[in-house]
Amino acid sequence: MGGTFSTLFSKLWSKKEVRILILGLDNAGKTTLLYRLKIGEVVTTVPTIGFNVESVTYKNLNFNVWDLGGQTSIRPYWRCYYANTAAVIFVIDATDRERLETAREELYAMLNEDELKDAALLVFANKQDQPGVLGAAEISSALGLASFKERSWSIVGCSAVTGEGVSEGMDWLVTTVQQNETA
Ligand SMILES: Nc1nc2c(ncn2[C@@H]2O[C@H](COP(=O)(O)OP(=O)(O)OP(=O)(O)O)[C@@H](O)[C@H]2O)c(=O)[nH]1
Ligand SMILES: [Mg+2]
Repeated sequence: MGGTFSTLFSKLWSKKEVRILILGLDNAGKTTLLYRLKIGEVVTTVPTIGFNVESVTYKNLNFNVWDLGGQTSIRPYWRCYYANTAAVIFVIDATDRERLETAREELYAMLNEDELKDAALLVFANKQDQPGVLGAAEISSALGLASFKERSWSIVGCSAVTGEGVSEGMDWLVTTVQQNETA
């Protein structure tokens, strides 16, 4: 088989895993989100030094999900994981107004990397179960997401603890990654 058909065939029938990165500042809720996706439960976390990686099946798609530590001193290592990434889930602690600007800077630095130029972006405005939290629209304008013209992106308010909003975001991600894979 050659050409288009074999490419399409391998895309449709291969069991290859789609690589997803979960990034964001320390304490955003990345590890909590990873294990909600993996086991559907809230786990007790400690700050991640290094990474956690899990295979997650969602809507018949197999994801290889990498959750990287977000502390200042380990953010420089994020770039070691960028190659072949289909999508980035960027988690924001939407109660942490003081560090929104830092989160914005890290987001832009990450998106400027050539290896991520085709990656889809899902922003989770996390901790929506907390009082006084900023909503997805407020986080979106603080991050300037509307300026992203070329990239597939979405923002969803969620709580990794209660689970609200998580499937809405993941549904968008699955649809978007599938469209990009067959494009
Ligand atoms: N109320 C509330 N707390 C949350 C939520 N998600 C995470 N947390 C809490 O926030 C704290 C940090 O969560 P982690 O998942 O460890 O954060 P992280 O982004 O992995 O942090 P690093 O590993 O340091 O980068 C923990 O106490 C979580 O229980 C949420 O949706 N709501
Ligand atoms: Mg963590």
